[in-house]
Amino acid sequence: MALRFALIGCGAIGTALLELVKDDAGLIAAAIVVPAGSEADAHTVAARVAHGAQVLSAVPADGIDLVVEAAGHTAIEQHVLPALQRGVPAIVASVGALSAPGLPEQLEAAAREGGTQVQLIAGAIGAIDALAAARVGGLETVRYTGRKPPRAWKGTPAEEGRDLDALGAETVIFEGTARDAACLFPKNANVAATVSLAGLGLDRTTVRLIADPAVTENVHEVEAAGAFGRFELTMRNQPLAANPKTSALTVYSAVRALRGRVAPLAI
Ligand SMILES: NC(=O)C1=CN([C@@H]2O[C@H](COP(=O)(O)OP(=O)(O)OC[C@H]3O[C@@H](n4cnc5c(N)ncnc54)[C@H](O)[C@@H]3O)[C@@H](O)[C@H]2O)C=CC1
Ligand SMILES: O=C([O-])CC(=O)C(=O)O
Repeated sequence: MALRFALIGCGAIGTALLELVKDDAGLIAAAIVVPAGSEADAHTVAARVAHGAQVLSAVPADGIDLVVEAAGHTAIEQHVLPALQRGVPAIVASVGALSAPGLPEQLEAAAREGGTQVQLIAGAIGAIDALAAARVGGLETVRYTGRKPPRAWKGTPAEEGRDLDALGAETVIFEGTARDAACLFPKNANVAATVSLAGLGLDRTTVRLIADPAVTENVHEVEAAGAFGRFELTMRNQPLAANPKTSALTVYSAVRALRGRVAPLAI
């Protein structure tokens, strides 16, 4: 039997995800959950790549096997927690939402209540498996640097006191903990939260965010050291045309997680 999923959010990630899985026999996009006022756009997407998907303002109470969140931090409390409580598992892209004090515990409690599980995807970053495994042996330091073109920082605190269009050289726009990065840059620092949750935690992971006019990609670097040894990772991700803040790899990561739910052999 095919897995019926509800997609929360139908922006850059959601639309690209639906396009990629539209011919997957094992997956049915049963519902698209969007905020009031966004229904018309979601209907247009559904007509193109998700025939039969209902466009709704909440996850339906019945007939959904999995929710896939690709909306933003507010969607976790609004849609993911209630779904988990009802026993519906969830795949979450907005990992930075877990920087809100108490939310990780609420997610765990909701999943326990529903006898189910919430999966945080790796999204735009790699080596989360290695980092989480390294944690078992003990980690000493984890540093994350996120570097994006200036236009990717529009609409964020990076604009305070500077004209992003006029930047002539790389500029550090944030230096601090992963928790503060994820709170201050909810659409740009989910990776900081993911790296920290897999590794040393939100308060002990050092983060730098950089606006760099010399790059066209979203560049993510992780340096980790501990009992396992050390690694340095650099990802040079292509941004999505529909949203320069978001890397295409985030979509592929969500699709991988979704397909992994039905594949007889998952890697
Ligand atoms: N884990 C990772 O590596 C990454 C995670 N993300 C997360 O994914 C989110 C979505 O990214 P994009 O698709 O590029 O953004 P987008 O802005 O293109 O689309 C987001 C869509 O979700 C809808 N939305 C917002 N709040 C909602 C809610 N409470 N319920 C239902 N729908 C809601 C919006 O109307 C919009 O259509 C980001 O906000 C971010 O939190 C983004 C990039 C990387
Ligand atoms: O997609 C990316 O490159 C990373 C991103 O926006 C985030 O960490 O929130």
